[in-house]
Amino acid sequence: MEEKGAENGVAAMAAIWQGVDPAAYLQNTYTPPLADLERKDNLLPWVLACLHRAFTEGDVSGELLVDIGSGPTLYQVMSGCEVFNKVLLTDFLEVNRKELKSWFQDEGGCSMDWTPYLQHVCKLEGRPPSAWTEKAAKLRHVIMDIVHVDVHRPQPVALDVLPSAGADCLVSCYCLESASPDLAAFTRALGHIGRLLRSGGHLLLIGTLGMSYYFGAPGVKIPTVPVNAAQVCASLKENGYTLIRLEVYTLPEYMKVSHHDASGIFFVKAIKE
Ligand SMILES: C[S@@+](CC[C@H](N)C(=O)[O-])C[C@H]1O[C@@H](n2cnc3c(N)ncnc32)[C@H](O)[C@@H]1O
Repeated sequence: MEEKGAENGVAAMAAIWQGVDPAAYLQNTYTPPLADLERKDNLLPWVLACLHRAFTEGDVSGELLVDIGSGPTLYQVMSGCEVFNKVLLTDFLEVNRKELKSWFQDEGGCSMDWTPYLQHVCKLEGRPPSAWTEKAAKLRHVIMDIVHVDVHRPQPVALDVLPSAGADCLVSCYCLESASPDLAAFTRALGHIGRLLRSGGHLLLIGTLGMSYYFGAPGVKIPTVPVNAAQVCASLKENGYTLIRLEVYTLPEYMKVSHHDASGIFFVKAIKE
């Protein structure tokens, strides 16, 4: 009975997600006021700095980086592509995978120009912004594939996609809390994606705090799990991750816009036992 309820919750979420439009999502989420590279107090420079630091501290290494629930975005692998020779992008929705493929194939038709993001990450790396063309080429070179993922399945990606030892590092941004109907499903999903990671591999997890909804497109209201930092830590522990660092960004008033009700963002660096 309980299992059936959980399945229904997950199925209801999957149905809502089908209405999401990548162009609207990018416009809402990755342009000012939510994303503003010109403002030092903005979320986006904070996120890019967290990722840059995590990937350059020296403890994260290996061959394969997997991004879980990439959506139509690329900022989350712009630091990691300098460390890993292979990067696998994944998303639940065909429309998002198509958006990523348009960028990957570099034939135009993308909803988003990632140049300012690439330039910003180059600056974090101590390179001139003009090095963005090299970074874009590097990213295209290391992306090995863009595949379907479902974090609610015990085996989230097709069996033949990953080496049997698993990935060396997982990154996942704003996926688990926005794809899960409740905290129990969030925790289970964290366990499912952990099966893709080798022992001793790192997890870099970014998510919203206290968010109960956001709009994925005009009129498409997505209910989300309003987690707090203590719940995230408990879910990590339950799934055999050891926390290295948790950082919290509190959303300033100007970022509290009508298409979401988040109070903050968390960044986690953890290691799988
Ligand atoms: C809020 S978006 C985040 C996208 C991107 N990572 C970012 O940082 O903007 C959440 C993503 O989760 C994906 N998603 C929804 N249901 C999912 C599921 N069951 N398994 C994996 N991903 C799912 C959506 O397609 C969407 O791209």
